[in-house]
Amino acid sequence: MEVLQQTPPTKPSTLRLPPLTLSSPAIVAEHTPCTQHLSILPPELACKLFYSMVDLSRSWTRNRWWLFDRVVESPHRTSFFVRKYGTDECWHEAAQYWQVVFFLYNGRKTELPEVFPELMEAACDYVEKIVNEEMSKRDRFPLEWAGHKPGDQLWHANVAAANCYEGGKDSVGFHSDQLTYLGPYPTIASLSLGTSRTFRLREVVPLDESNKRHARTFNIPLPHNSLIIMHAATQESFKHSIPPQSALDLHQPLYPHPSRPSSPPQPTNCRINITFRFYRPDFNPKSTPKCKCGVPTILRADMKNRHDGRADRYWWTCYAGAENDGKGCDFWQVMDMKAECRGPTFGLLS
Ligand SMILES: O=C(O)CCC(=O)C(=O)O
Ligand SMILES: [Fe+2]
Repeated sequence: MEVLQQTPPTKPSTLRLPPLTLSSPAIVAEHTPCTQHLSILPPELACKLFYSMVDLSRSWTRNRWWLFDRVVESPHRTSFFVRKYGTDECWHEAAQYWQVVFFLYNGRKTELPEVFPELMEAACDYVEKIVNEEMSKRDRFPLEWAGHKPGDQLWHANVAAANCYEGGKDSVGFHSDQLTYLGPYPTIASLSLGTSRTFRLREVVPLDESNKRHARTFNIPLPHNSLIIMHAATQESFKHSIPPQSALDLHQPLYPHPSRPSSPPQPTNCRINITFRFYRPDFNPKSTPKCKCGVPTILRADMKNRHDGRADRYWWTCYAGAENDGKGCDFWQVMDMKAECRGPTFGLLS
């Protein structure tokens, strides 16, 4: 007698898609909330800025923090700059962010802030122009900053974080950028100089969609003198990383080093990244809630509970563990724009 075996009922099958390399700006824009812009600086400025940042990076440090019960060190060197404006008022405003950020990262409070070097300032003008053009083509999210003066550009950079990756082992793991001073839905402009590396993006799939689809990994090659704009909602819905690479194409600079004009340019395995950021006045350090340890908290989006493509909840959590032998507290507070008197934002204006 033939026995018919019944196939057991299966879970709805969700397709696991392989990583996808996004090899042109059009494909980046199709799959991610980012845009890519190639050859954005005049070639000589890009080359000079690369050399000057590599020289400066000799004194940059690897961030260290506590993770559970051990100290971890970031696998690349990093530094932080504030922008000096025409008026002292803006300068002081930017400096207070720096004090807190530098203290958190380096445990020292007394050193003077680094200001944008001249070449970084020149590059920033090009970056701001592109960012504002791109932003004008996109809808704004309700919680985005809308406090710019009438006639002023929508986005400007007032700080920059710089990273140096020397060789294929230097990297940064998957993360989304802390929103503590950026506030919700920030726009971050990330300039790549030197050796090309891969920028990896992966969406955090909301809980209520996790049985329907898997996150896909996207790899974006970052050539010298290119810009990735992480538009609003990137930090709320994606994590990003620069993975280690077993093989690198060395970068061949076009021009000799300005201090060695007669020596031919040498190939290099260094990548410089500068992320230009706008720290929001309504998220200034004085407004950051402190946890039970008495340490300023950090702001994160509730990435797992997004609805209609939007994060609608953010929370302040203890960060003391990162600098205090790994010992923090259980402080957790939902961010309340109204009660915390934040804004103006696009949503609250309309
Ligand atoms: O090097 C990069 O392109 C990314 C750096 C980064 O993610 C960061 O500084 O937060
Ligand atoms: Fe980042």
